[in-house]
Amino acid sequence: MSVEVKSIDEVVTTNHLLSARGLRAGYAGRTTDTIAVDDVSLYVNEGEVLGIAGESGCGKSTLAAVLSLTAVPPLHVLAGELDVAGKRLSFEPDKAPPREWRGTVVSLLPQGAMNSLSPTARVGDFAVQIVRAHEGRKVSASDAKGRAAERFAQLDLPARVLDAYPHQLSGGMKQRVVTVLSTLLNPKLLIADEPTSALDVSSQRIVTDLMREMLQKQLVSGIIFVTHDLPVLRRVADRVAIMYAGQIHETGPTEEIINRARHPYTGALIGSVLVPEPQIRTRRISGIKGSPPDLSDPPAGCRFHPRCSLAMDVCTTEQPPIVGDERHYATCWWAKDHPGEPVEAKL
Ligand SMILES: Nc1ncnc2c1ncn2[C@@H]1O[C@H](COP(=O)(O)OP(=O)(O)OP(=O)(O)O)[C@@H](O)[C@H]1O
Repeated sequence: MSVEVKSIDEVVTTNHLLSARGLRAGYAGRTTDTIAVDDVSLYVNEGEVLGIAGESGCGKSTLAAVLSLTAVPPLHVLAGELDVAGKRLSFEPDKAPPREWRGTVVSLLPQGAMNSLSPTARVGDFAVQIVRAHEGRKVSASDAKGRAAERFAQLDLPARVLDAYPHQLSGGMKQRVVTVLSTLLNPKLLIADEPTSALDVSSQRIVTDLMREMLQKQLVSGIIFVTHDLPVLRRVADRVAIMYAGQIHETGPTEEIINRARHPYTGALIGSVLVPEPQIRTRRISGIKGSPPDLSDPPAGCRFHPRCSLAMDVCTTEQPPIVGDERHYATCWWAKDHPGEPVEAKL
């Protein structure tokens, strides 16, 4: 028996806070281009955190740059459409996306942001830079600092931090500061790229709690949280998209993805990193053989097939179908032939 195969239009509709369809972006090389985001579609609902997970080099940061409209050469966005907060954008080669969306419609909290704070500027000065970069010098420094103080108060951060230099703050506090400052222009969607990867476990928890609080207080309407750390995603994300070799292979509610994965890559990823958790300690560690492909020359068919223990002949030549529904879907030949069956038992 096989399940009904869906088209991407059926599983990523436009009635969400964000719908991204057919995103394609690559790094221009001397001889070949590296297409690091290849036909990616996803959605984020109002009030939720969407986690994006995958191994290093699978295109997560590139996708974050595309979605936040911050791609700069050699990265080029070649195609795709974004519907976000009622606005539509079609990407075209050589056409820059609207600058005025940056920080207001979508805001990026880049990887390593807390370490890029200038050591000679106070936190309040960063707030002034952020507001003036968008609204110009007509905004007085005290007005900009006032806005930051108000935002800090809303999230219970001490106002005195605005007068501090970065070196006077702990790593956890620096990350909270850059997180809060990334919402200063009232963006609808915050895209946070590895916001907890340099932090100890207790600081990670403070930052993930802060993100949930920003949503609950409606300071942002949705968050995309990019990480390779699945235990962190399990705590913060409502839904998860699993990325491999520039493509999304499975999307679904977090607990369902962890307990009833449908794509062999998801199953292997979860098996290799989540085993120490008591709830699923009984699972065997599967690990994932081999390494992700070179994105300048990816394998035909399903890109995971060279590493997949369930691969069939069709996987080596044909693009996998989308199976499932808008809530939980995977692109996989095995999933098509095994409707409703979690992949874990087969790995
Ligand atoms: N400036 C660049 N020029 C050329 N290729 C790049 C550049 N930056 C990234 N890439 C390539 O694009 C692909 C995706 O990289 P990306 O940084 O988006 O992955 P990632 O999943 O975020 O990895 P990590 O978790 O290590 O940050 C990789 O193959 C990488 O080598």
